[in-house]
Amino acid sequence: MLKVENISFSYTKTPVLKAISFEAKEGENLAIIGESGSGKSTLLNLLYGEFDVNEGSIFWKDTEILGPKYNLVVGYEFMKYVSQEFNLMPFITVAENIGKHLSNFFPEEKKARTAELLEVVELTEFANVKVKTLSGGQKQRVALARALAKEPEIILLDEPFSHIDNFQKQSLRRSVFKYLKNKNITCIVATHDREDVLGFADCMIVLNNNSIAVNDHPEVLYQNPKTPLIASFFGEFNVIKNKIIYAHQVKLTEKSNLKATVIQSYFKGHYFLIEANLEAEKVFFQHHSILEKNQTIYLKITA
Ligand SMILES: Nc1ncnc2c1ncn2[C@@H]1O[C@H](COP(=O)(O)OP(=O)(O)OP(=O)(O)O)[C@@H](O)[C@H]1O
Repeated sequence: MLKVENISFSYTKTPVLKAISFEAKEGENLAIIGESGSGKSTLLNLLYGEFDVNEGSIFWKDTEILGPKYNLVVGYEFMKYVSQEFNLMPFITVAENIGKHLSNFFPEEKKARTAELLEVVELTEFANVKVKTLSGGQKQRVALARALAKEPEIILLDEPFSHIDNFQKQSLRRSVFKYLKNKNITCIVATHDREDVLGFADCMIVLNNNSIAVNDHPEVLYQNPKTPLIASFFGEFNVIKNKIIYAHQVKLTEKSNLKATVIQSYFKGHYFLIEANLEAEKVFFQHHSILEKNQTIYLKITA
């Protein structure tokens, strides 16, 4: 189990993280979300032992994760970190990068393991291509595979699919997270993307104001978002009569006490997002067709 107890950290005088505590069980997928600058990457760096905490402690099982003050070499065998900088070796091939830390004593096993990982990150046809010629997204996938090569007990992922195009993202995400679950590898993933969380994360931490605002199952947070920050992670929402209401929970109706005027319709694929004025407040809702500008409408809340 990963046990983070009451850690605090600052780069300068201003604290970045204050009194952070949480746990992650073996094989669990824990997502860390929060606005840009909220400290997600800093937290991952602390978990990895890249920096020394000012206060508190971090344990993986019985090993305390210590920073550079106590360790000549940063990092631990059982933990891998895929940061935003991939730190790959540009002049050797994709397969060589992945196999770099695998033993040469067992060439057949090394070959099979490399092939397995190439499949997980959907890069099989790039096995013999030099890394320097790859795109950003392809490099990100090599970095993921390399981190998995020696099968860590815990992996830290910072925006793991940020460079990957939408076309590949969905299947790659399923492939990587399924692999981690099957191997019972604990995964801590920092992300902006709700698609990295929904359907994959067992728990979700929201960082805000240097602290953990909430730590719960994504379903629980989705069903009952306590703050606009949490709701905004899941999608378009409104605050109507002091309640957070998602855009899909607002519907058109014949007559109601929620009288609004249409401002704009945005094509969103299988629906239109309608922007309207409701008692001088903006309201957003989903509708199957475009609505005429300035049209008077009545709304109901279906939540
Ligand atoms: N090396 C550093 N030295 C000083 N301050 C830093 C350093 N790295 C980050 N910070 C500051 O710490 C805060 C948290 O940064 P961090 O990168 O952890 O946030 P984040 O949530 O990962 O952001 P993003 O989502 O944009 O990647 C920010 O205010 C940032 O300016």
